[in-house]
Amino acid sequence: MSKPIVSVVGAGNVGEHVANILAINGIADVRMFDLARKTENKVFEVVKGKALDIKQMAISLGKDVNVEGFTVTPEGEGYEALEGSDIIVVTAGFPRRPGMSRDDLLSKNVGIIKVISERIKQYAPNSIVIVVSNPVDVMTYAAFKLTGFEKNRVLGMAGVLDTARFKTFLAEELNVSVKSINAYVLGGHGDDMVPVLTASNVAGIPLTDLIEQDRLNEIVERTKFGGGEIVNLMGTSAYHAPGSSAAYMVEAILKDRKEIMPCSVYLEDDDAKYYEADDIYIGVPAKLGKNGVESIEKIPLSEEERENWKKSVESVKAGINRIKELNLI
Ligand SMILES: NC(=O)c1ccc[n+]([C@@H]2O[C@H](COP(=O)([O-])OP(=O)(O)OC[C@H]3O[C@@H](n4cnc5c(N)ncnc54)[C@H](O)[C@@H]3O)[C@@H](O)[C@H]2O)c1
Ligand SMILES: O=C(O)C[C@H](O)C(=O)O
Repeated sequence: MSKPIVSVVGAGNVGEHVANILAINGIADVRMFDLARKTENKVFEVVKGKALDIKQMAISLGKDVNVEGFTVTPEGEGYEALEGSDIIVVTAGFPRRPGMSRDDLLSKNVGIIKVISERIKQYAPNSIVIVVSNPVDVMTYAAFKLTGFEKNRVLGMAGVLDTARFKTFLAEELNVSVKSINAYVLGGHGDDMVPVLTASNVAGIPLTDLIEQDRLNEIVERTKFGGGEIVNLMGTSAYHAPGSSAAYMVEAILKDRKEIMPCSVYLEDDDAKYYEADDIYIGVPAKLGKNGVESIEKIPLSEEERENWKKSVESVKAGINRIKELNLI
């Protein structure tokens, strides 16, 4: 039986881990796209090598999946094989280095997203697009505008990752399984992200009843700077948890799971009114199923959380205004 097709554009650290997990889980055939790597004497088609290697890895685990690599150019040549993709995960672009913020990547990465979005529109007009490239809320907004797709078919990955970090620290602190933890990190994927304590609990018991306030504040701060912690340790940004988080979203859509998870989604109308943010991509709980984003949930926020939320909205808005000023969308 033929499998769904998931394309991964940008087969660097994150992209290859997305491909890796999808192939190991055997749930989709994977097409990977990336630039050639040029040295003085030779041009390497690294993406084709990575695809072959990942396919052989899956086969070694008894999985019948197809994984193919395609070399593309920065100008947008080589994307024909996007045709037929059910989902496209966009992981192309520069990662940050120590000392940088995600927003420092904005002007370089938006040009990359522009070319890729145009090719997605051309070759895979019915696909669902999950953007990972940073600053992710702004890049997802750009992909939404540039593809012209309906809002349910363009979303960004961040909240699943930020929430996984929060849950990691809570599970360690309380010595409980992650399965007993309900937690949400919402807002933009930046230093202003909002771990929502009022909606987070362990077996229904509020975190504030389980952890001293000062210690809880430390955990919240560590979560908010969780990406930076890894950048400072590795010299580049995380890719195992980001790869698995994006793959988790892909699987929820392919399997029509109707699972609610925090995703960067487009807010307008009723949702914009509730979240006090219009014409923006930002992290809120969203139900994922075969149509992509099937609904947006209105999570209750305390007064303090709403104030923090507003700050996060302002940060994302500033990024969106910057790309508007660059006349790229
Ligand atoms: N949203 C999140 O939570 C999250 C998490 C981790 C990383 N990221 C972001 O994902 C992006 C990728 O991170 P990474 O660690 O994989 O970086 P990486 O440098 O390892 O990989 C990026 C890949 O993109 C490719 N690329 C660059 N320009 C391209 C173009 N014009 N067309 C096609 N491919 C192109 C590069 O060749 C490279 O292989 C970064 O922007 C990073 O900040 C986001
Ligand atoms: O921290 C980064 O720059 C990458 C990513 O956004 C992350 O949170 O790991």
